[in-house]
Amino acid sequence: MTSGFHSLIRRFVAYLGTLLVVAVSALFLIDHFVFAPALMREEVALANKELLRIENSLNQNRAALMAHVRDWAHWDDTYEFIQGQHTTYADANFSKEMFEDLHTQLMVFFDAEGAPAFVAGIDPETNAYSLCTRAMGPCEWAEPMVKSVRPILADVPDSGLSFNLAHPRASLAAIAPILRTDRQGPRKGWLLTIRLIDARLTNLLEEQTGLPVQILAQPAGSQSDHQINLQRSDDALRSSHYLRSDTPGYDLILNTRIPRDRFKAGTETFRYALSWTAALLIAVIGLVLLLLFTVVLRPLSQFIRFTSNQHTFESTTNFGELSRVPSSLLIRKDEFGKLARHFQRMINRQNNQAKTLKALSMQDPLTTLPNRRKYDATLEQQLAEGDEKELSAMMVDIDHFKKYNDQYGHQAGDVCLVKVAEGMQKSLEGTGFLIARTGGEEFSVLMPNTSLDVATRYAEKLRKAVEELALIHEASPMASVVTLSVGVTSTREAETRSATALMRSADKALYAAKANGRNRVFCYRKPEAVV
Ligand SMILES: Nc1nc2c(ncn2[C@@H]2O[C@H](COP(=O)(O)OP(=O)(O)OP(=O)(O)O)[C@@H](O)[C@H]2O)c(=O)[nH]1
Repeated sequence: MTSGFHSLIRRFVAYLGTLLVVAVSALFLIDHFVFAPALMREEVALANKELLRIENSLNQNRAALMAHVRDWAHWDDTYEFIQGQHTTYADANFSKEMFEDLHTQLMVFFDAEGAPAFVAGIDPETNAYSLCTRAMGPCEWAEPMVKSVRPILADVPDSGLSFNLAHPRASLAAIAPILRTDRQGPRKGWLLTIRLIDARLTNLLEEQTGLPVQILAQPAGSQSDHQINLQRSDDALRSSHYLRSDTPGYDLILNTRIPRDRFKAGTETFRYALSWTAALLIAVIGLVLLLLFTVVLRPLSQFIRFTSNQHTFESTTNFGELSRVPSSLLIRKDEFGKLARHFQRMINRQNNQAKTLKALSMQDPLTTLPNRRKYDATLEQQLAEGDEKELSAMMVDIDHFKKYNDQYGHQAGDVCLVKVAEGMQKSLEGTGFLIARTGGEEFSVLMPNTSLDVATRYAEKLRKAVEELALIHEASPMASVVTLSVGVTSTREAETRSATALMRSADKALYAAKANGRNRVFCYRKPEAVV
């Protein structure tokens, strides 16, 4: 038997199992090292794009503020107002509603020296509208913003300048020099407008971009490298991004939250494909093993079982006659079928040879009569068949055969033996008795289902038949022809119902025939009654 790893099925299971593990591991590695990182890179790119989109939207709002400031600063009325010539300008143009409508918090008119000449706006803390000639008194809340802008006034180009402010509040600022409508100078001052980056503006940005927006001012340096900063959770990507601010020491940070739907859908699709691939692989490998088992291994083990049984059969029977290959193998149309048929042809040939050998081993080559081996086997078989049946046997010996050999030579002796055998066969023809040559010039006859009386009559017939052959035996001291002495007995007369006892009794009878002058039949009866 094949065992352990040498078994084909175990080897195939091991190989295919390894293949499965390698394939599934490869898929997982691809997922982990190729697919997921690619999706994450795509996510980072998306986060960058979205942040940029929000920033662009903010910039557009700042550009709108800039356009508004430019309109006001390049207006002849403003030009006159900053020079103190337009006395109704303030009353005509400023009101709390105007600031609310324009979404602006503060407007500051600087004179030609850069000093705040007029301040108007809504205090973000108190929501109180104030209008002053300086950033003092009720307009003191505007002072930090005014202070942070003053140093850059001289650098503002005619087209104006807009920027982000991070202190004291996150806001958009736009500043333009005050010129005539035809853009002719000289500059008579600057107009600054501030719009807070408050809930209203972030709501607007959210509407414009479709993403949640949060813009915070914080002391510079808290976000070290001003790079995009990402934080992943299961369903969202929190991204933050530094926004340029013109307030020294402060930064503006833009935060948003991007849903990870695409990433999740991508991973789920890939994992779904992965699970199906793994399941398919397992199914294919299972099918391969099943096919392998049914198509190859099962007939193979059937063959192995058959051949190992042959070995047992061969060793327990004479001459190695083999049984037929199972018909389930013989009828196959594949290679196993071919092999089985070749095998069967070899078995047939061997069985024929075995039969011939067996026959030869049971036959006397000179007379072609069955030999002692055959006689003994048949006797044992007959005895084993039933206790009831009477079985008789005779032992036949050619009288003075040594003298025949001496007289006519050994070859003539052989011819004589053949003729005697033929004569005996002829005389017992049709009886079904077994006539065997059981010694040199000794024969035995087995007579199943025959009583001693009947057997004795056949013995006499046989003796007479050989005598009547008239085979000249000049050296015989008691006849001119070849004669026989015969001892007969039966199982009823033998000591026990056994081959040894039966033949011993027959031998005794033969001895008696010889002792009483030869050329006669004697039978053995119990108890020692020799007649
Ligand atoms: N030609 C020939 N002779 C054989 C063969 N087998 C045995 N013999 C001879 O048969 C003779 C048997 O001799 P014995 O046992 O003395 O018996 P016998 O001469 O027949 O004397 P009795 O049996 O007492 O009458 C021997 O000479 C053997 O050599 C054989 O196959 N061929």
